[in-house]
Parts: sequence; structure tokens; C-alpha cells
Amino acid sequence: MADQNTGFFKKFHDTINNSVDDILRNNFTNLETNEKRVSYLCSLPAVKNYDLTSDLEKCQGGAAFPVQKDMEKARELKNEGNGAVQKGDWGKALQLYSHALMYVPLKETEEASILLANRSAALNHLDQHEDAIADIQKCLKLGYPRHLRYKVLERKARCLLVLKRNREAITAFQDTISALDEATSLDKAKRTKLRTDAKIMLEMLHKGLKLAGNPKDPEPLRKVPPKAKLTGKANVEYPSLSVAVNIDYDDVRGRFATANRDIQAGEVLLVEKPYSGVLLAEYAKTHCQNCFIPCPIPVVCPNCPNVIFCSEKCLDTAQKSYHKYECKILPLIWKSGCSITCHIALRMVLQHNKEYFSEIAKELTTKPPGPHKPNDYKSVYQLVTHEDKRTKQDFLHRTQMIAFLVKLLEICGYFDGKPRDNPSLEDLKTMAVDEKYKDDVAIYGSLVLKNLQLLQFNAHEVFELQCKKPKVGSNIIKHDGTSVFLAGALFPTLSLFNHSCDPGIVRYFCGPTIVVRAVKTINKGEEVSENYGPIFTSVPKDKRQARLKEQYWFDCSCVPCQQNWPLYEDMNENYMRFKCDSDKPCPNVIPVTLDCKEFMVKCGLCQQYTNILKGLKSLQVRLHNEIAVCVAISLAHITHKFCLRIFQFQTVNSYGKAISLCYE
Ligand SMILES: C[S@@+](CC[C@H](N)C(=O)[O-])C[C@H]1O[C@@H](n2cnc3c(N)ncnc32)[C@H](O)[C@@H]1O
Repeated sequence: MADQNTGFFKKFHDTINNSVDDILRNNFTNLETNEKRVSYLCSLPAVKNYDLTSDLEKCQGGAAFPVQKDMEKARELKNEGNGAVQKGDWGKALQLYSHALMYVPLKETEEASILLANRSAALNHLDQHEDAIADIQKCLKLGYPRHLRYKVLERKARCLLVLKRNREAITAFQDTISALDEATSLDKAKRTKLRTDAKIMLEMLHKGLKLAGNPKDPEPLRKVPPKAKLTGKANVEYPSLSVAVNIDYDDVRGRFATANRDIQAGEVLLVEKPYSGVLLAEYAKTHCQNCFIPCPIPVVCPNCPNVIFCSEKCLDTAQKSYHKYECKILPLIWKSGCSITCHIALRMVLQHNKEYFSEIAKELTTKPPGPHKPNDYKSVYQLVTHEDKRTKQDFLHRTQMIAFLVKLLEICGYFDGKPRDNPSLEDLKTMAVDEKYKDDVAIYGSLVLKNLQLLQFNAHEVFELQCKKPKVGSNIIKHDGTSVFLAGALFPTLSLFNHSCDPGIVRYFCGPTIVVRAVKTINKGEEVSENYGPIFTSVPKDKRQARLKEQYWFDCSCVPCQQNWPLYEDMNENYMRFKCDSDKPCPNVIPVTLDCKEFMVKCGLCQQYTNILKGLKSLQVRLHNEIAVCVAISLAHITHKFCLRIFQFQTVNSYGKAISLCYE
């Protein structure tokens, strides 16, 4: 849970561990609820007296604590941006102005407006005219100096011309002419020339419009991210799931997904937004904090220089829920070295206010009636935690983590119900939480502890597929794409799918939304399984089973495990393999050479004959389906920039081939 090499949490953890003697350990062991565990641990003198400040001061890297904007740094970056402009490097200038904007204090509106104006120039040069206009609107709202307004208004007019929004361009040129009256620092000759140019443009525009019969301007382009849709209707009980999938239960497997009709390869079976998701610290300045998409033209947080957003909408969503609290403590989370799982566990509380949890407290322990709502903590609370199988040491280790997270809840203002202005080093001189929050420590600390336990088995990684531009040529089947781990998230309905080493689905992402597609025909009644990591094609059975047992605490008995299917590297391309189909149950796989002329082949193990015609036919259908799925998925990939982990099926070349076809 804590990064072993970096961060101050390791030392805190070791100190507390060393201070817990047998008596304390025994007392802890006898505690039966998460509330009691958290309250007990947080009351230990070793925890309360722990002073975090010296550890924190040693962690120089990363974001600064206490959190504040930094005008000097903003100016430095702006100057570097101006330098890039002089060299004609508009891409670099765009980056530097955006970076500078992150550091401008809220009250410095004029500085922010100048940076936005500069960025609009870069965007204009990069032919991103819609974005340039958006920056100009913002810069005017922020009080861009009146004597300079003619510059941005003229730029806006020219951007509108490129976008063929001629009526709006007329207004912008008229505004430019009015603004030139205020351009006091401009010499007279230059002012006259600009006015004349604008007037010429106005004349031309009026004439053009008249000749064209005064058409309306085209609508501004709206960048609407593509939305994934389920194939067919949604399941009434689980609205993120297709109606083709049920959630069943048995005592060994718990809940799991099954097909309630034949499912074809390529069908979209689940589309789900995360209940909660956290971006890794290293992407905080390149990707949206709220929806994880890359942000070349970021919207910045008004209160901290640490995160960016793709839009005002994402900023607003984050500010109204978790970011108003997290804003001032993010550097502490990052510097602590705590894992992304700990951060999600905390976020799952911060994203709702205390009233929300008080209202639902009584309903938490029973299965919520009605549809399973992915944004409802009551559904999340029902996810597996395997609490009954946990060791006392495991509880102790996790509860120590909570002592730190509870302190964060206090200093960010969560217990007060309103964000604190500026938590400082002074707040970290002791890990003791004020006595007045005693009940809050128990209630919210225990929720974070519960979250940590359920995330262990239910969290998913969010990936971005980063592709180099594919080489174009004849017969290309090579596709260079790397899955990059961006964020961790909890998808409450997907979390009900069990594992198989030969899964029936793939997952990919549209922003933060996860999409699940079938990759093979799944017959009615069969389980719809996902994959938790180890695939039968590349990881030997004993390693797969050991990993699943260690991480997910179950014994895998999927078909490849039961039948001990071979790895790809052990398969010989010169023969096909058919499962022995004899009347006696026989686990053997019969190798058949490609030039075999017989259709009845003898099993070397049970000596019975198997008819391979049926197998050959199903292979043909399956290959055909998989190619179709590949094409569909590849198209989705190109348009949605989705993230996909393509499992290595035997027909892996067909995937590559399909993908390359899409690029040609
Ligand atoms: C993400 S949850 C899956 C849903 C879970 N079965 C439930 O009831 O909520 C992961 C847990 O499901 C169980 N599980 C997953 N795959 C399994 C399998 N193939 N066989 C048995 N249990 C499995 C394990 O207990 C695992 O820790």
C-alpha cells in the first residue's frame, strides 16, 4: 500500500509497528469492527505524538506544501513562453503559457488575462481557431488591459474569418475599430493603418454576405466526446449492463455474470462510469484530474497549481465534490508515498459530504433495493472485502494507513463540512486529531478502511493507449501501441464479473468510462468472465493460480486451468490441437498435422477416436468473428482514442492485421 522506496509513510509505519507491543497488539486483535480498530489505533500515544514535519521537509521533490500559487514562477514561465514565440516554436509557447497559468494567483486577473491572450496567439498560429477564440473570450472577461484590446479583438475577427463565421467576424472587426480609440500606446500611423485594414475587411465582408444572399453563420464546432453505447437495451436491475447479461450467485464464486441469451463477438456488454477514480500524480499536469483525458489546452484550478482540467465542466464537477478538499492536501498524499488505492479510498469519502453518509448510514449493511446504481455508495459498500478471511496483521497494517488518512480528513476541513483555507506544516506537528472530531474519526476512518479492503479486490487500472503513427506501406500488420497506466478507478458493476484465464471480454476506455465488449461467442447460460491479469497464453498455470490466490484470494478453476492448456510458445505452428472428444472423460489434447487427410483421429491417451470436422468448422467461425471484432474495436480505437488491452489469442495476427487495415 505504501511505496517502499519513496515517501514518508514508510517511516511512520515502521515507527508505529515498533511501538506496538504484544499487549497493544492483543488488544487490537480483539476488536471486532472497523470503527473500533480506527479509534483504538488513532488513540495510541505513538500515533498521536508523531511529528510529521521533519519527514515532510526532507521530501523536497514534487508539489510544494503548503499549497499556494506562485506569481514569480508564473512570470518565469511566461518569459520562457515569450522566448519560444521569438523562435517561432508555437507548440512550446502553448505549453509554457498553459503551465504559467497554473501558477497565477486568483486575484491576479490581469496577469491571467495577458497569459490567455498570449496563448490565443499560439493557438491561432497552430490553427486551433475555436480554442483561440475561447481564450480571447476568457481574457476579455478577466479584464485584459483596455489599451491592448484591439489586438485580441482583431485576432478574434481573423479566427472567425477562417471558420467562415462572417457575421460574427463583422462584429469583431467593428469592436476592433472601437478598441483602437483606446490604444493609447500605439503610434498614430500604426493605429490608422489597423483601422483602415479593419474597414477594408468590413467592406469586403458586407459585400460577400450580400452576394451570398446573407447566409447564417455556421454553428461553432462543439467538441463532444464520443459516447459508447450498449448493444441493445440495458438490464433493468443493473443499468450499466446489457440486457443480455445477468448477475448470478453461488456459494463458491459469489456473484458472477452470465449470458441470458447467445452473445455474439463484438457486442457491447457494459458501459460504466467510475464511482471514483484517481489520476496518478505523474499525469496531474498533462491529463484532466476529473476525466483523465489529455489536456493540451488546460483549464486550471483557481486555488492550486497542481492539477488541470479539460473543461470548465470537469473543473466544476471536481470543485463541487472532492477537489475542494483535496486541493490543499494533494502534495501530502503524493509525498507520503501512499498507493493510488489509498488515495481512491480517501477520495471515495471526500467526494460526498458528511450529510450524504449520515443519510445512508442505516441502509449500508443491507443490499439496497431497486436498480444497482454505480454512483451510489450503498451498492459500492456491498462489494467483496473478504473481511472474514483477513488476518489480524492485515487489519493492523491497513488501520495504520488510516491514521494518516484521517489526519488528512481533519486538516482539509472535511470534518467541519467546509474546506480549510490553508493547512500548513503547523497542522502536522502531531498526528493527533482534535478530540471534538472523535466520532468523525471512527465513522469516516472506518469508511476509508472499508474502502481500502474492497478496493483490494475490485479496483481497475485505467489505461491510455499511446500509439506511434503507424508506418504506412503494403502488407503492414505491425501495430505499435503501448498501454500506459494512468489512473485507478472503481467500477461497481464491472466489479461483479469473475475471472477466467481465457476471458470472454475486453475492456477499454472512453475518457473515464469503461466499455466492455464480447470477444467471442458466449452461449446462453455460460459465464461472462473478465480477466484479472494472468492469461493462459503467456503465464503457466501454476504461476497464474498462485498470483490469483495471492491477490484475489480464490482458487482458479477456469477451463484452461482445469485442462492445463499449453502456452503459445509451447505450441507448434505445424499442427493444430483438438480436445479429445471420446465418450470417456479424457483431458488430452490431440495434435493433428496440417496435411492430415483423416477426419477421425486417434487419441494417444485413451485410444478413442475423435471427429475433428466439428472442431474445424467452429475454428473457422471463431476466426471470422474475431476478425470482425478486431475491425470494430480498431475503429473504436481510432475514433475514441480508447485504451484497450488486447488479449493474446491464438489468432493474434488477425488482430494486428485488422488494426493495420483500419489505418490504411
Ligand atoms: C471483483 S470480485 C468479483 C465479484 C465477486 N464474486 C462478488 O461476489 O462480488 C473478485 C472476487 O470474486 C471471487 N472470484 C473471482 N473470480 C473467481 C473465480 N474464477 N472463481 C471463484 N471465485 C472468483 C474472488 O473471491 C475474488 O476475490
